[in-house]
Amino acid sequence: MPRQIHFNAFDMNCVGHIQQGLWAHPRDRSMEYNRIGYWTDYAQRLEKGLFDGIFLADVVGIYDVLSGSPAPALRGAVQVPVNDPMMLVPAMAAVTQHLGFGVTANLMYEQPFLFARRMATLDHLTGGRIGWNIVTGYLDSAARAIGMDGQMAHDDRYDLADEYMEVVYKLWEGSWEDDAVVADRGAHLYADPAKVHAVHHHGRQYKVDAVHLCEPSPQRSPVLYQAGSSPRGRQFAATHAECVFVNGQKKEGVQEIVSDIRTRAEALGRRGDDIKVFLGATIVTGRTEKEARDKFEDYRRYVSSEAALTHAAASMGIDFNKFDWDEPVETGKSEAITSNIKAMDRAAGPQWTKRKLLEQMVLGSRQPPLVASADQVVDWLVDWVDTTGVDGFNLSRTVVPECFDDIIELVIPRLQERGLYKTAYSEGPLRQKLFGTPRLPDRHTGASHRVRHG
Ligand SMILES: Cc1cc2nc3c(=O)[nH]c(=O)nc-3n(C[C@H](O)[C@H](O)[C@H](O)COP(=O)(O)O)c2cc1C
Repeated sequence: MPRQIHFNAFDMNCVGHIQQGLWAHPRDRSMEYNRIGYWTDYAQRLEKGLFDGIFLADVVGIYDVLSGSPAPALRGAVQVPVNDPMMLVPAMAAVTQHLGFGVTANLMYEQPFLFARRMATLDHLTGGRIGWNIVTGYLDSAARAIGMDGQMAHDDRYDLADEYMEVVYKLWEGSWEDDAVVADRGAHLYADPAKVHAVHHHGRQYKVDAVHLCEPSPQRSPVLYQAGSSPRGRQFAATHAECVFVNGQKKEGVQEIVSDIRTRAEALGRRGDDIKVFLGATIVTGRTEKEARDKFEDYRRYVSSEAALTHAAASMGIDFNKFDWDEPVETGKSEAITSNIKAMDRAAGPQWTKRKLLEQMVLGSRQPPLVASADQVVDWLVDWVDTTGVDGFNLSRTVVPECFDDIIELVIPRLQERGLYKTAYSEGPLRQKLFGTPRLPDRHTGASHRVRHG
């Protein structure tokens, strides 16, 4: 059987996510993000269309890098206002049975003990459909909000994250034995104390002496996602991630990242295919190329250049308004998403300018849309999977919900005809669906913290 392609819908609990300005399109419904019915309808739509999951981004600060002000972000709804993504999950889980939930949570600002409980709760309530996109953030505004002068240096954030992971693995994997819960009404015995163990972690950043508060959930550790592909980010991914989210405009660049992360994982005793890689993509499609092109021209009228620059400035950590239109942008000292800067260097050459950047943002972000008929989209997807080794795609929204309806009605059936997409969900938790096993495999570093029986 040919390799199956995976799809996640890529969104955020906000109005303007990636393609900035499209919320102003008359058919776009993203302004309803603060109503529960919007999300339950969304989840049902995706599940009917056999999407693997919904992947929710998050930031915990405002975008105030462009002109050193939050005003452009507020004007253009550039990922602000932004509500908590985790709160959406139980509502969406209640109306679906199979859809996975990849939720971004920044580990910098929350104690691992409390976070471990929140994720375990979601794993219980979803029947094991929760994934965690592990991020360390890229915004000084977030650090200032919780009393720091600015964020930690780029690589130091990953060091902190390594220790954080050790703590949460100990809690999820090592505190409760599988048969600790007896639930014997007659004996008045709920949990066997001998099978519930306190975690003792005394590290550089964290100190925990406690029993994990949740009984074992279907997956124990959530499915672990990571996005960020600097050298340090790749090493972190190779160590912890089961799904990696990459962006990239050139196949060679993406292919290099994919094979490097898999090689690094193998060096750590994992298997290359223990990691599934999802490529970020924006697709505008129709029955014919002309229909797709007309749709794109219609969408384009609503793009906001200021909002697009606001987002790019924050994610790259560069105030583009300090540069003239044709002056090369100085990128050297960024502490933000360095892989985004590298990708821009690759796409436009090292001497790129604000004008070049804006020319790239044709639909409101640096992610160029594929504008093509459904047949052409299928060919494009297959070509990227074959040449880069990615396993699937995180599909950014354009005009919601029609952008996902197009994928469901036009693209997925064509992939199915070619045997490249499932025709029904398989059973079990999210990890089981993706990797054939509900728990972390023994060769994953998290498994080394498993409680030893007897
Ligand atoms: C495709 C992609 C998506 C990301 N999504 C988020 C996000 O939703 N929230 C967040 O705080 N950081 C996000 N990040 C940032 C990274 O997770 C990471 O913490 C950091 O910025 C360092 O990235 P680097 O290793 O590529 O330099 C994303 C990065 C990439 C490349």
